[in-house]
Amino acid sequence: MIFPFTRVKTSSSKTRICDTKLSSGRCLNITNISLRNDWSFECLAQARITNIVEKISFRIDVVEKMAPWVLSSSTVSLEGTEIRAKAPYPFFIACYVEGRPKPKITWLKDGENIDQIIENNDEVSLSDDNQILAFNATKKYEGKYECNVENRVGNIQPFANVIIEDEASGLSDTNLVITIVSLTIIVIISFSFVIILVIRNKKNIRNDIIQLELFFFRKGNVGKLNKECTIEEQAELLPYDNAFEVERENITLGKQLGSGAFGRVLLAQVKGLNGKESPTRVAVKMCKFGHDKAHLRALTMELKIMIHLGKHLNIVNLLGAHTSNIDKGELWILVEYCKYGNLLKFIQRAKAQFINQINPVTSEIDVGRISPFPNDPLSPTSLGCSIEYERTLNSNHDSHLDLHPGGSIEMGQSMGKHPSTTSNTRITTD
Ligand SMILES: Nc1ncnc2c1ncn2[C@@H]1O[C@H](COP(=O)(O)OP(=O)(O)OP(=O)(O)O)[C@@H](O)[C@H]1O
Repeated sequence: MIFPFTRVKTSSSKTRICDTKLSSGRCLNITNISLRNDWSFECLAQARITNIVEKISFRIDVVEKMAPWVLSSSTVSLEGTEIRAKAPYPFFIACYVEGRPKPKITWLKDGENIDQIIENNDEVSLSDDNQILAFNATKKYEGKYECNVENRVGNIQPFANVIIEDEASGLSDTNLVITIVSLTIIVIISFSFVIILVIRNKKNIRNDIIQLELFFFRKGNVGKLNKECTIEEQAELLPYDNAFEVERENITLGKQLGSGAFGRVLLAQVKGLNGKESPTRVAVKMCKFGHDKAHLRALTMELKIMIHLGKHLNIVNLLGAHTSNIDKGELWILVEYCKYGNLLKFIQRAKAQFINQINPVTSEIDVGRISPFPNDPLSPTSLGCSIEYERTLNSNHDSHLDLHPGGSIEMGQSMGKHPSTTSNTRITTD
């Protein structure tokens, strides 16, 4: 307390002069001290010249001395801990301790003072309070690290065994990545497998349905036919007759003859039809491109009705069918080819040459008649047409007429004579 040229006063008589060369002072020597808090002291100093008094107050807490102990936040312990560090990442060893008075900490590695390692080494550093030893992990720093802690009361040596994981262990990271990637791939494959199974299952169900439809197409369900309804209304219940099946390779498609509401008709040559060696000219009826199920269903019904009707002189007969690809929407109906095409159009074109050979009075047929009956309301004159009887007979001598329920009529080659028709002419419906 310490002002030059100053007289120092204390209120205690247990002081002694402790001047130095540059200061005057008094020291208070306290012995047999006991535990106590808040022990207040004042030190007064008076300048010799000015007599000004300066006062300094201070407080002392007397606490119990304690041997050092390790705090739980430390990474060392009295029993020893194990620290695993991965090269080349940083790691640290912490020796947090307490004690009264404050303990001094020194470090040993494998029994040797750490100072030799720290000296000129950037990879290792010690904190100012000596509590934290920090490293850049390399294999050479593996070993036992002791933290020697001591104060007046006692000393302890908590320690840690440091294991630096080498490159092989580092590889375990790579292995881990490989494992994760493999697992991910396995999961993706399994997931895809499940999706494929689901799709396949759905496909199978769809196939089952198609198979059922095919079965139904081939076998029909005759037992369910209702006599009260027309055959047209329940044509689906009729069976398919496999005797009509014609292989695809036996059919050579030609030009398009025409098209209807949902179908189109192509000229074709068919080998081996009705056991014939030479190809037969047929008309092939099929669905249009981009058709839907309803169109196919209608064509199927047409086929079944034709099979059900059987052959007849006055209709355009069914010659065969190609149904093996019906599950893919392909159904071909092979019918007799009518070389004059649509009957309605033909009649309209040829109405001037029409000769009615049915006597309007007796209703008798006169096949030899080449001029109209007198007063015949169906004569071309009555219909207001010019008549060219000779030309008519010559041009239509081997034609036949075909009449569809929907109104379309085809005209083509004759299959033979029929008593109820004019010489080589027949009118049919299907
Ligand atoms: N057997 C055949 N011989 C020659 N041409 C034909 C034959 N059948 C059909 N055609 C031609 O193809 C066209 C279409 O025939 P299709 O039977 O598909 O139609 P439609 O019966 O007139 O109509 P829808 O399909 O609506 O009943 C006919 O108008 C005709 O020109």
